[in-house]
Amino acid sequence: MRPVLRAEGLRHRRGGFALEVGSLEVHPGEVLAVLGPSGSGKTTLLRLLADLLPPEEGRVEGGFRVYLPQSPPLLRRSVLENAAFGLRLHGVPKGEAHRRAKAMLERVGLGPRAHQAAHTLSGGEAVRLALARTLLVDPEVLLLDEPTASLDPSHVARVEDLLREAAREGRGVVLATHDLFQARRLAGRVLFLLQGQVVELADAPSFFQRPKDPRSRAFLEGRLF
Ligand SMILES: Nc1ncnc2c1ncn2[C@@H]1O[C@H](COP(=O)(O)OP(=O)(O)OP(=O)(O)O)[C@@H](O)[C@H]1O
Repeated sequence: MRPVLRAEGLRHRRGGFALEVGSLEVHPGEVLAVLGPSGSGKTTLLRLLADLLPPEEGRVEGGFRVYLPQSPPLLRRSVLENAAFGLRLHGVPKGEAHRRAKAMLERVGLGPRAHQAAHTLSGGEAVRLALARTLLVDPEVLLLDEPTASLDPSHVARVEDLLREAAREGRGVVLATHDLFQARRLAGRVLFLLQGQVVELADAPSFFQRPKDPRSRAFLEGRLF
């Protein structure tokens, strides 16, 4: 199956930090969890994969990619206008954009909030709005930076359902997360980063049950910071 994203020989340096990723492919319908302690380079990798940072060496190829930062910026407008914003940027006429945005808001459970000011949404609702806005522009790859950090379990579950659905639609999902339970629930594969280096890129069950590298084991047991 043709990958939706391929990276080869990536290298990026910033100050004293260097990230190196040899070879990485993401396939349609796959959820790849990017794990690693704080400062290991997860955000840097996602931004490189989204073409938001230039690699010093190597290249990234793939379909239409959208990066969602941990706190996605929302316009000080209604929920509906925020949802429709990406479509409007792509030149979709207002009536059509609002019709499609309304349907997507229903899908993410925000239909009743369409005319509320976006900045009054709860954290979990704001993440679902950002996902709605993203899904409306139909990306082949979603690059998500800790989308459920600081959400309560019911909001986490709703966001995870949306991510599963996005993968079922054939999108590639790359998910940076500190939540190992979430990675177990969602991911088919895991990329484990430490100080900018890939320690393991493995099927999720193998990584969680039989990590090959002692550093992976230490990380999973909470002995690595
Ligand atoms: N703008 C910047 N200038 C210099 N160094 C930076 C910059 N942004 C990040 N770094 C450094 O790059 C390294 C990797 O940061 P990155 O944000 O990618 O890690 P992370 O794994 O996403 O961390 P966290 O889990 O805390 O979000 C860190 O050492 C960080 O201090």
